[in-house]
Amino acid sequence: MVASTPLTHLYRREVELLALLELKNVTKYYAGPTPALAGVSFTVKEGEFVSVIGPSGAGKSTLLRCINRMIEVTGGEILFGDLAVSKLKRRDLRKLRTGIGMIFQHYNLVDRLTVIENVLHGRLGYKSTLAGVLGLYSREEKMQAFNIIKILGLGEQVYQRCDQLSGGQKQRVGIARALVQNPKMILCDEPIASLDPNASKIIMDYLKKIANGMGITLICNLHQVNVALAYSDRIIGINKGKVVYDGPPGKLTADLTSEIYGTESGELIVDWGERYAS
Ligand SMILES: Nc1ncnc2c1ncn2[C@@H]1O[C@H](COP(=O)(O)OP(=O)(O)OP(=O)(O)O)[C@@H](O)[C@H]1O
Repeated sequence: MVASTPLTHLYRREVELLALLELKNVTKYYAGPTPALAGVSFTVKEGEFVSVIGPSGAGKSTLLRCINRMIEVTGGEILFGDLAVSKLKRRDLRKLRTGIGMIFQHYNLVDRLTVIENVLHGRLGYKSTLAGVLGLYSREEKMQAFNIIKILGLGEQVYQRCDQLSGGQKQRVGIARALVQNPKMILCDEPIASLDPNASKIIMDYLKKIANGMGITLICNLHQVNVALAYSDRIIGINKGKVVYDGPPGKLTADLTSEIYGTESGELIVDWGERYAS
């Protein structure tokens, strides 16, 4: 028998960490004959920062909504850890949803509630309906929420109502709410589409730290190619429901970008010189 050395231990861990999410030939039809997703397959590793880019209507939001089963796939298979997403019954669906945080373009906060109340909503998936309705959170949950809010630079806004916050601050509340779930993965649907460049940079910097520092997998739908180039470990380009690029930012050329964006590529402004800036 071979003795277990620290090195083999590390290696095994790396092997174990390989795949968190796997899509196998996923298709999605809404009404009508044209698929929103047409045979999408890829695998995402733990801690990977993946950006999904593509023109309007390419299927980016549909893809995210299929992954956490906000909508049903028409065909194919999605595996998240040991869960077969499309076959989950109610109890395991809850397990899936607590394991996957969501960040939205329009934040999806309850504006009249405070920052801490909104952030604690991230714990609802772990609670009975009654405890959730009564807003019963443990001391540990409140401490964790406070700590995350502080890490996201909102220590002074903890008791402020969310309708008094800037867009960038609201999105940081959205990130905090996703983090208190202790998710394995966070899906971000256009997280910076409503923000100015300064706030966008702050949000993207936090997202990068969450993926590469905390080991939480991030899949991020983005409209801005430059941002995807600067922040992602990997870019998936989709057009008309099909994956037309899947690789590192460094290999995404202007020609490949035109292929992803098709007829919309003429409207793209990409500063290729800034691809490694962050
Ligand atoms: N609920 C729905 N019912 C019917 N068709 C839909 C629905 N949601 C999306 N679609 C269609 O599916 C296709 C993919 O849409 P989706 O919103 O996933 O694209 P997207 O890449 O996220 O676009 P955008 O960047 O504009 O948000 C589009 O043709 C869209 O019209």
